[in-house]
Amino acid sequence: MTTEKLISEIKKKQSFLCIGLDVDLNKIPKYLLKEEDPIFAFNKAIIDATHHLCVAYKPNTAFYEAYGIKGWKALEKTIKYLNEKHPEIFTIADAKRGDIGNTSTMYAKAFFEDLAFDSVTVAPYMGKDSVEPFLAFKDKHTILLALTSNQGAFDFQTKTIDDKEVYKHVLETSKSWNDANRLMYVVGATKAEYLADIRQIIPDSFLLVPGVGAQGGNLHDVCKYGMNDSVGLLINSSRGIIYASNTEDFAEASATKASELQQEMALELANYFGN
Ligand SMILES: O=C(O)c1cc(=O)[nH]c(=O)n1[C@@H]1O[C@H](COP(=O)(O)O)[C@@H](O)[C@H]1O
Repeated sequence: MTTEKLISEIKKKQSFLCIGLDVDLNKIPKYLLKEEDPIFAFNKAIIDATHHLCVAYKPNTAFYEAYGIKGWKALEKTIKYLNEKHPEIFTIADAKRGDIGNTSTMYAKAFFEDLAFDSVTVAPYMGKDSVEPFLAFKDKHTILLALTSNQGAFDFQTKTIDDKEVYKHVLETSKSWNDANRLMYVVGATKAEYLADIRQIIPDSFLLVPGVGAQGGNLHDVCKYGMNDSVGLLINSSRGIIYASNTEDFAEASATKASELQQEMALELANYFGN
C-alpha cells in the first residue's frame, strides 16, 4: 500500500486509528477457547466489527510466537483474511526485528513476502546495514523504533551523545536512508512533549504512535504536536480496544471503544484542516 492510499483512507474514514491485535488466550472470552482456532476466531470477530473505524491493524508477533506453531498459523490466517477482505487496510507486523544484513533479509522475506504485511517494525540499534534489507522492498514500509512509550526509553534513548539525545541521532541519521514516505517511526504517545522537537527533524514522516488507552497516552496532545499536512499519524490502541469486554459482546464492545477514538480523531482532523 502506498502512503498516498493510506492518507486517502484516513480522510475517507476520518480516522487514523491502528488497532493492535495482541491476543492473550487468558483474556479472550472463555467460550472462544472451544473454537478450532480461538486466536483467529477472536481476531476475525474484532476485524469484522471494527474495520470501518480504523485504517490499520497491528498484530504484535510476540502474542503469536508465545503459542508456537498454532499462534503463527493464526497470525498467517489473520493477515490472509485482512489482505483478502480488506486490502484497503494498512497492516503492520509488530516484530521489532533487526540483525546483520544477511539475516535482516530473511526477516524481511518472512514478513513482506511469506506473510505479505505492508510494514514491519524494526529496532535500529544495529544501524544502517541492519535496516537496508527491509528498505530494499520498494513497495513496503519500515517502521523504526525512535522514542518508545515505555519508561525504559529514558535509559538510553534520551541520553545524550555529542550533546544530542540518542533518539535524535536515530532520526537524523536514518532519514537519509530512504524517501520520507516509506520510512516511518515509532514515537510513544506517552512522549507527546517530545513531538515538537521530533517534527523539526522529520516533518514529513508518518509516525506510529502506540501508548493510548492502557498506557495512558493522550490522543489530543499527540495530535497537537505530531499532526502534519498529510496527517502523518497512526495512533495505536491494543488492550484498550480488544479487551473492552470478555463476554459474548466483546466485538461490539471493541467497536464502541474504537468508535469513541475515531470520533476524537475526526474532531482533531477538523481542527487541523479547518473543515
Ligand atoms: O512497536 C510498537 O508497536 C510499540 C512501541 C512502543 O514504544 N510501545 C508499545 O507499546 N509498542 C507496542 O504497541 C502495543 C501497545 O499495546 P497496548 O498498551 O495494549 O495499547 C504493544 O504491541 C506494544 O508492543
